[in-house]
Amino acid sequence: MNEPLPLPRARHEVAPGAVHVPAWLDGHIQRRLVDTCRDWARGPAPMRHTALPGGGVMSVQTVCLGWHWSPYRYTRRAVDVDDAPVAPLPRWLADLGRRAVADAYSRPADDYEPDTALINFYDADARMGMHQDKDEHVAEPIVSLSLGDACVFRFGNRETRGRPYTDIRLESGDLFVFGGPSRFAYHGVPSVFPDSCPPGLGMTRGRLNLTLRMTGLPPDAL
Ligand SMILES: O=C(O)CCC(=O)C(=O)O
Ligand SMILES: [Fe+2]
Repeated sequence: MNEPLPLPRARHEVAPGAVHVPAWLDGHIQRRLVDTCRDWARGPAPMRHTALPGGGVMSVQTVCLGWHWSPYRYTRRAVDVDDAPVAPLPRWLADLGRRAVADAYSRPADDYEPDTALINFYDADARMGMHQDKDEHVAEPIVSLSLGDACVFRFGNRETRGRPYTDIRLESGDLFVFGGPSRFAYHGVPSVFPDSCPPGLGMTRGRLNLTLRMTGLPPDAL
């Protein structure tokens, strides 16, 4: 008898170039990612609340791989933490990002080479205001993976922080890719649903989000 074919994952195009793929990561890879994020959070440059130029700090905590992001640039050292060299972005994570783009857009994505990952941790009170990801020097898609508690992800437009926008519930294991005409859309996380983390994940509270990006910076740039 033939093996049953895997069911194609549902894809929802929220806006042109912005695709939500629910339950894209299976439980095994989710657990592996949670464990690995815990290691990355310890450093060399530990996870921290990013300080903003206006004097505030972000409620979200972040650690970076490949390139370190601080407002509003990428550097090879964690210049606003402890100046440690940023940990490398592992090959398997870049490969996962390539598969994400291919699955979201149903096309090969061999040329998608993410060179940075931002790992965000949200406790129950953390939020991320509406913003554009625009510190990259190329307009390749952003790949976003969610783990742990569910959240409201607000996906807006390219012109303003306000309406029109679409609110989407992102659950543990979901993929969201935004590129093409949606690459510079405003987006944010207005709320996290406490205690919505699935059991068996190795985390009991909070939400992790990984975004994979192409900076467009030459590898030897400072
Ligand atoms: O947590 C999320 O889902 C979004 C994160 C984000 O927009 C960012 O890190 O720039
Ligand atoms: Fe963002």
